Amino acid sequence: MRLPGTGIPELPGKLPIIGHGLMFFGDGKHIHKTFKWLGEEAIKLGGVVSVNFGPIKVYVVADPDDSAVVATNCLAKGFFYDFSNAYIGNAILCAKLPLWKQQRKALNPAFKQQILNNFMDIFNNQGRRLIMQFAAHGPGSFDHHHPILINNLESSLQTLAGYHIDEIADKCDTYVQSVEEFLHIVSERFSKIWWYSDYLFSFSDLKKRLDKCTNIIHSYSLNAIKKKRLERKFNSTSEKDLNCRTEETISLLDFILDQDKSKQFLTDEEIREQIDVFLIASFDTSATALIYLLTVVGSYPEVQQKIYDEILAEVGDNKDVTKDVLPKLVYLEAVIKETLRIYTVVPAIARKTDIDLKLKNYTIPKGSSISIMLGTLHQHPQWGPDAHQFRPERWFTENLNVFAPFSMGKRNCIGKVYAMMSMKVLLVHVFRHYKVTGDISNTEHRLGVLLKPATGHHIKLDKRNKT
Ligand code: HEM
Repeated sequence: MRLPGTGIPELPGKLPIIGHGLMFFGDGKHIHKTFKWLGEEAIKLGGVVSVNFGPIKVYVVADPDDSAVVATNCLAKGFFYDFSNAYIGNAILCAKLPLWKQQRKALNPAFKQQILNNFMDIFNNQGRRLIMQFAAHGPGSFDHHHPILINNLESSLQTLAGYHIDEIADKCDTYVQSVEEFLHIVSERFSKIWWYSDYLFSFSDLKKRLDKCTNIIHSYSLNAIKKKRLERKFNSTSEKDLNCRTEETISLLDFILDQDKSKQFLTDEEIREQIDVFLIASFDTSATALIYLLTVVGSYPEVQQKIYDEILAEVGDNKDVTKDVLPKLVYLEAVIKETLRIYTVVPAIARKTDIDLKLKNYTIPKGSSISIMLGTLHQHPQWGPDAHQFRPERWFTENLNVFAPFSMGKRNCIGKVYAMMSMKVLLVHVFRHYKVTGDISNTEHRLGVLLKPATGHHIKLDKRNKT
């Protein structure tokens, strides 16, 4: 059926009042399958299809060119992000437009290469820690989900919130559980349209659970801010300019406090929101990508051999990874990209348009909500007949212009260089220490806010004999 006025096809099966809401009712596995199907339908129907989540109409865009147009022209976030409003609503990920522009301008310099390079020691230490965290599981196969999540959170708490590893080692479990609960509740609200009403939601058990887990999440960032403010008061060296600092690591929190030093316009609560967003946006995404990567590489011994050979040639068998060597790890980079292509950790994002938006076949009316299907773009026929196959070699031969695991346009992922650096360093340590065996073939997926393996991910590690 075509919508009057726009000509945009509407997904069949729409019911009065609830629209297509029932289609999204179910567990994460069901939501994953529905989203996959939705993206495929959009491609079949000319790149765009309209779906009704109760009263809210969303235009689902899966054509690569159209997606780039949406990402470039629509910088405001869609309704889905409002579910996090009370908790992180004013921070960069969810912020409304004028505020977001100021924040992005102020925070972009914190992700310059020069600043990111100062995290290399932490990334290397975390690589060595992961070897130990894996070793604690003993021989045989185990689910590597938990140690990788913990290790990535430790990295983020150091680089972004300015903690020292001794302050957080063995204290990350509660945070990980709270973030899992937070994301679970946000996706519950998305899939059950009666929870769209803030009023109804405020009486629910979910709301009580949300308050509880967000209090825990907040405590880590508030404590980091309190600690940093005290440190800065009593330690004059940490009051120096960013440019004058040499020895210590400059965390994102240091950067924000330095910027705010002269103006003093940010309250602890405002800084807290930013740190919360950066912690949540960084550790779970990168960890999930690594979890998929180890299983998939463990299923392809010839790919693993090439990674290993490259590591030995470029880094050696026990040196730390330096910033200069990172660009030389080209095969490892292709493997990371191929993993993010097939297992797109953030498979869909949502925007709003404040203009009538002209796409290839249709015009989306001003004021509409739009979802870009990043996961579908990565399986688009443009990738060729082997689009569903894991083949890192494609990154050396093909012109691949529909790749957007970190989104596209000005509101893309601010942490994408950080993510690539931290993942590369960690993987060098793992692959040169262990031979990994896995089996990706029967993996089922679930979709909450992120795509995750539904069945857990079991790998087996054999220590390499270094000669
Ligand atoms: C494999 C790892 C990662 C993936 C796949 C990923 C993916 C994404 C995507 C798709 C977006 C756009 C979200 C949207 O429009 O709703 C995004 C935004 C964002 N990401 Fe990442 N990300 C990763 C790692 C990181 C890291 C390491 C950090 C921080 C150090 C980070 C911080 C952020 C922030 C703050 C935003 C919001 C940017 C804005 O609105 O201006 N991400 N990320």
